[in-house]
Amino acid sequence: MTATARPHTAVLGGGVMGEALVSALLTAGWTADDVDVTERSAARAMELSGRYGVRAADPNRKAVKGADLVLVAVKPQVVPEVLAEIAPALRPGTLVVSVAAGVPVAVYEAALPEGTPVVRVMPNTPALVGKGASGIAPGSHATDEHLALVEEALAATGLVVRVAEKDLDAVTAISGSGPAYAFYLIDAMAEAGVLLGLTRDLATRLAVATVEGSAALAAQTGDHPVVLRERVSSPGGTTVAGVAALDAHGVRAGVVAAARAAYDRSRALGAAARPTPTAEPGPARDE
Ligand SMILES: NC(=O)C1=CN([C@@H]2O[C@H](COP(=O)(O)OP(=O)(O)OC[C@H]3O[C@@H](n4cnc5c(N)ncnc54)[C@H](O)[C@@H]3O)[C@@H](O)[C@H]2O)C=CC1
Ligand SMILES: O=C(O)[C@@H]1CCC=N1
Repeated sequence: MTATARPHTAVLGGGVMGEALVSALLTAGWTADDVDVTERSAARAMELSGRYGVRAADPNRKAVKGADLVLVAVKPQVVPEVLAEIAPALRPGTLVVSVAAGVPVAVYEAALPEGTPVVRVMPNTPALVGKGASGIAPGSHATDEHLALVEEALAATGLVVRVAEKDLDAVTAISGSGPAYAFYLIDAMAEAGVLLGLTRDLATRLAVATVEGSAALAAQTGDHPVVLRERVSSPGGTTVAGVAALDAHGVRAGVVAAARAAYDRSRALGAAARPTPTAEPGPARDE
């Protein structure tokens, strides 16, 4: 039986998320020969090619020349310069997928050759262990087949949901940035355990297992979080006392404020990436 051919793929930017994407592609059936990574840092490029066997020596423009799929994984502030660099070298029909927070599809479509299919993805770092959550949204030239290819590329990362582009800033605020809120909670719980006399190692293991187990229980039962919380809360017991203290300290309001701040920041990053009205869109391709 022959393996299904995968589109040749260039991952631009091999940082935290670029590496997660490379790892996911290789798990999803791409071979190391199918994947090029580009990196501004030569040391990081060597690290990635050593770890995954992928080619990581080419500049962005050279890497996209032979690619059917381009994954943009540089910081939002770097996206405009990378698009200007690759636009002349993109082959017609190459799908451009970006994980950059906030940067709207319109920015890619204005900078890339007319008709280039674009899909935006908002993943998160638990993708590294196959427990991620990603929202994906199509640009105006992306078809159902393009979305299906993105789903195939992300198959090893965890949950992948199709959303409208207008919802991606909210997805960023909840699941994109969300792991940091969960780690914040784990850290706070562990610290509290130390305060109450547990060793740090034990307190951390208990906090991690508790958050992991609670997420698994919510996912497997599908029960509302309030119902699950009620089941922990014996009348007059310890949990209601603890939850009342969370309320008194405004923790729920803090979570909402955190998500709102992340949402606003995502929108600001997007606004900063938009070209000035005088900029010339629609570059020609290299011949
Ligand atoms: N880290 C996360 O949890 C998530 C990140 N993202 C998005 O992923 C993108 C990358 O973020 P991270 O991986 O966290 O950042 P990072 O800083 O770890 O990685 C960015 C990488 O791009 C490289 N780079 C910079 N300029 C370059 C260029 N011109 N060509 C090629 N490589 C270049 C840097 O050397 C660096 O290794 C961002 O746009 C971010 O919004 C999206 C969802 C989650
Ligand atoms: O903090 C950031 O900007 C990126 C996007 C979502 C998670 N990390």
